[in-house]
Amino acid sequence: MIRFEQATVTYPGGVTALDGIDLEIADGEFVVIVGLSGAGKSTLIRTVNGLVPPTGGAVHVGDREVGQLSKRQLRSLRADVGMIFQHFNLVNRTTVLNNVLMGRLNRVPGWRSMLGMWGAEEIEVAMQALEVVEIVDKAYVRASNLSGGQQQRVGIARALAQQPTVLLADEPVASLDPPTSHSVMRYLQKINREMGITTLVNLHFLDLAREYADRVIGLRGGRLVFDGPGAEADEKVFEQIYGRSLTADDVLEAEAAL
Ligand SMILES: Nc1ncnc2c1ncn2[C@@H]1O[C@H](COP(=O)(O)OP(=O)(O)OP(=O)(O)O)[C@@H](O)[C@H]1O
Repeated sequence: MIRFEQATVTYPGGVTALDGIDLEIADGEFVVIVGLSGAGKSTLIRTVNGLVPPTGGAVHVGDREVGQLSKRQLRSLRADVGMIFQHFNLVNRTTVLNNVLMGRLNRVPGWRSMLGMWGAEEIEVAMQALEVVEIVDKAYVRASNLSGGQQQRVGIARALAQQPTVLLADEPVASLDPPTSHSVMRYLQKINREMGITTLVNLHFLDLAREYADRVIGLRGGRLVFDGPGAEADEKVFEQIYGRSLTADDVLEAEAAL
């Protein structure tokens, strides 16, 4: 379980990105976090793997309190929490398989991975992760030769190769076209349902949030302003979360039609 208790993040410049968040996320939930740019979505998910420590209150992941961990415990937490990025963050000049193996870095001794001495077991885990996102046939292709959607699937496979208990996805479809966005969301949903991995996804588009989320969390100015089932997150709810009327930019299908 992930638990926020009055979690607050004030950055060194003085901006309060999270302001007293109380939230519990049960194991296996699929949660979509929505809010305008600057609402605190990235900050919220980054507190879960300790990339951003809370400056007030606490964030617990299982029995670990994120802000209180030693370096070694933080490494172990990050091994259990996979992350997927908007711009994929792949190493373009190497193969898909090598990129996915990077998900194993936290699980094998440093010297072996530095020498590229991956064992058969690691390669098997990486190949299985590629199978989940149906891209095994690209294992020996350079990452730079893939389309955006394929690169994001490799990003998902790299996170899966960690064998995480939690997946964080920060605007995973913001750089993709609508059909590819749906495909990536379906992979995330399938992974959540079939593997039981707790999944937190930051999204901007209301139609995607409504379609895929079991639960929607709305943030505004660092505060939690909505928490309910995806099906209940209608336009009215979004207008409350955003504090303004919706525009075509807020709906993937409307954007696609422009
Ligand atoms: N490293 C940082 N240092 C200082 N301020 C930051 C830092 N990161 C984020 N902020 C500020 O904190 C607030 C919340 O940012 P955050 O990135 O969490 O929001 P967001 O909802 O994810 O928006 P976006 O989608 O634009 O990233 C913003 O005002 C932002 O400018």
